[in-house]
Amino acid sequence: MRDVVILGSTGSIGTQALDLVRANPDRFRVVGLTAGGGNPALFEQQVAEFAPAFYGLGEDASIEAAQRPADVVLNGITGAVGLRPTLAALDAGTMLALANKESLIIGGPLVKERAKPGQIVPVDSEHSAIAQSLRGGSPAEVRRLVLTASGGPFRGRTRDDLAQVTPEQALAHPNFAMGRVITTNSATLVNKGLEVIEAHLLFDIPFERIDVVVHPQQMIHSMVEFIDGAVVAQIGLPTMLVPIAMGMAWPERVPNAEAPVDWTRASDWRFEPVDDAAFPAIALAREAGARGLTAPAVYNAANEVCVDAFHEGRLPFPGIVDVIADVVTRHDVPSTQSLTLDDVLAADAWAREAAATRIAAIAAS
Ligand SMILES: NC(=O)C1=CN([C@@H]2O[C@H](COP(=O)(O)OP(=O)(O)OC[C@H]3O[C@@H](n4cnc5c(N)ncnc54)[C@H](OP(=O)(O)O)[C@@H]3O)[C@@H](O)[C@H]2O)C=CC1
Ligand SMILES: CC(=O)[C@@H](O)[C@H](O)COP(=O)(O)O
Ligand SMILES: [Mn+2]
Repeated sequence: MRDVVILGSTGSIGTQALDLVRANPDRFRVVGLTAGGGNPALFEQQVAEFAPAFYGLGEDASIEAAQRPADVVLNGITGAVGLRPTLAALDAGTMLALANKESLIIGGPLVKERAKPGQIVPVDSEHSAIAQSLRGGSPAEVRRLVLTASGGPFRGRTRDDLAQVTPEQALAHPNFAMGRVITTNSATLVNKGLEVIEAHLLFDIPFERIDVVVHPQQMIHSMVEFIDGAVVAQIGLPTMLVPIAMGMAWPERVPNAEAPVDWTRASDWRFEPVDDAAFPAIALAREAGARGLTAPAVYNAANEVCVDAFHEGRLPFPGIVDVIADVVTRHDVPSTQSLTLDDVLAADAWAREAAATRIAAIAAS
């Protein structure tokens, strides 16, 4: 039996985690639940159903929940606000099933130095796929990581086409039902940019050995190329049930977490290169990741502000990555070898302010 704390229980990741708990009452027990307060009726219902020892709303409640005795903390919060709960779980010595990629990306070395070997289990589907593909192997055998990308709802469009797209269109992800921020990030390919940084941090592979290939069907969740030329991929239906189940049960697999692929049905799987001219977000993330320290936090914070502005009709879709580029370019990475939480929070705050100023200037022009 695993005692599980679920942060962000009302979201896409959180509700699917609770579905897995419901389906596996002998395997998982919910001991903590937190959410942001945007859906109080659902949260109340979850608390009534799972009767966790601790529950609460907001960042402080999530930090406290992450410090409680448990076997695993699943961080399913969206955005940079997930950083302190991630650090709290790591400091408590609890296994961290990490969906909240932002906390690792913005915390970078700060998060890594707080984590014991194997303490972070990636839940992001691509990174779960890579972790599964690497099991039992030696890091020296790895030549490249290959992240798959859906290409988002605007795959195949030119930069000019993108000027008129609407928030409703951006939220029509081809395969996954996810929260608003990550779905928008999939449309801009910021999600894949963040995931390149996430892969670099999780697996200690240099950026030049992390590739991205567009695979619209998302049946291959990512791959590892080994030094002998062999490629190991993790394949499955495009849902989050296996990655979440693996996150909560690692290193075990949860029987029947998801239906297997039906190989009796004819299907075509396509692969194509990323169109970096129409979607510059990945190249920009590589630059921010290579600069390191506070640069990824700036990339992420500017993006969070831009996503809100796009959905509120204050910024056209291509403006999202334009503003991120402007803010990241103007950011001075501190001249320090190490990173503190204050450095990250200061960079995050600076980037939010800089992005808001730039968005207002664009709107006024
Ligand atoms: N959904 C998916 O399939 C995937 C998601 N991820 C990652 O997982 C994370 C969650 O994504 P997703 O589930 O889609 O997002 P959602 O927007 O669906 O859910 C976010 C959750 O975070 C909660 N939350 C927001 N702010 C706070 C806060 N200050 N304190 C505590 N809880 C808060 C929300 O609560 P409420 O709404 O009740 O206020 C909600 O429960 C993101 O980092 C995303 O990138 C990664 C891979 C796949
Ligand atoms: C399910 C998951 O992990 C998401 O990050 C998803 O992969 C988004 O896919 P794209 O960003 O490739 O559209
Ligand atoms: Mn992903």
